[in-house]
Amino acid sequence: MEDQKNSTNLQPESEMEDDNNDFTFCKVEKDENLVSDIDAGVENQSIGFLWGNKELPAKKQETVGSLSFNVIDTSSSSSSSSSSSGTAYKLSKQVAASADSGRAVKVSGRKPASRVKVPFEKGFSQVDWLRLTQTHPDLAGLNGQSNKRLITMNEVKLNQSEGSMWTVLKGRVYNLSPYMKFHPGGVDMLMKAVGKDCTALFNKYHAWVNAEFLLEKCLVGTLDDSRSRQ
Ligand code: HEM
Repeated sequence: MEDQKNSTNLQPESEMEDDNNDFTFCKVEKDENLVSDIDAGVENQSIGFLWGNKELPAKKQETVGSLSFNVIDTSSSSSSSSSSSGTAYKLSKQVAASADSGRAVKVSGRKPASRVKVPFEKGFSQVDWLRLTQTHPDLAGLNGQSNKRLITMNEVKLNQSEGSMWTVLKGRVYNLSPYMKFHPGGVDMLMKAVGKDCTALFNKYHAWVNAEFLLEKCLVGTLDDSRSRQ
């Protein structure tokens, strides 16, 4: 802390008032990882939280260490900080992003849907799943029935047991049972879809996922929404 103050005093006052010098300097040192961290949701945290983070990768602290002092010393709110490198690192991230986009750093209050990928068990990767879809004769559990038939919501609700866990996604009925252990979001998450229409949940977490392709062989039928509305 004393060191920080000393380094502040070494600067002429005219320079300390000019934030732009430091922004230019930060831009030169910009690290791609820093910006992607912000994109991943760090910007949504309060600045106080950022300053409290002490478990930062040693490598990154070193990279931005000296230039960050300039950022702190010219910031009006820096006096409350006692962590030099941690604070410096986080501030540098914000300044780098700000310099990059040419606008002020915005701390938004929107919370992203939590996205926790569950490590897959051996033999349950997405590649393993694709292989299974090409080799298994009846993943949907049709037993010779057509997958073109109309299915009511009531029937979907009845299929919630092992081997036959149905869901509705975008108007189609799928048997999720064989996909359970392959789901990158985990079994618990996918269980929330069983016996109901999971379209909203699906879109909340990953609207970009191509389920039509992934679950093609699990298709049981089409939702008969005319009858389920009665
Ligand atoms: C119904 C069919 C579903 C399929 C085919 C499916 C497929 C996938 C795939 C391929 C991923 C990896 C996405 C990526 O790497 O970007 C994933 C991740 C995930 N899924 Fe699903 N999912 C389904 C339903 C759901 C539902 C209903 C939920 C929530 C209740 C859910 C929650 C998640 C979460 C939390 C992750 C991990 C984080 C992420 O990558 O977004 N999924 N899912």
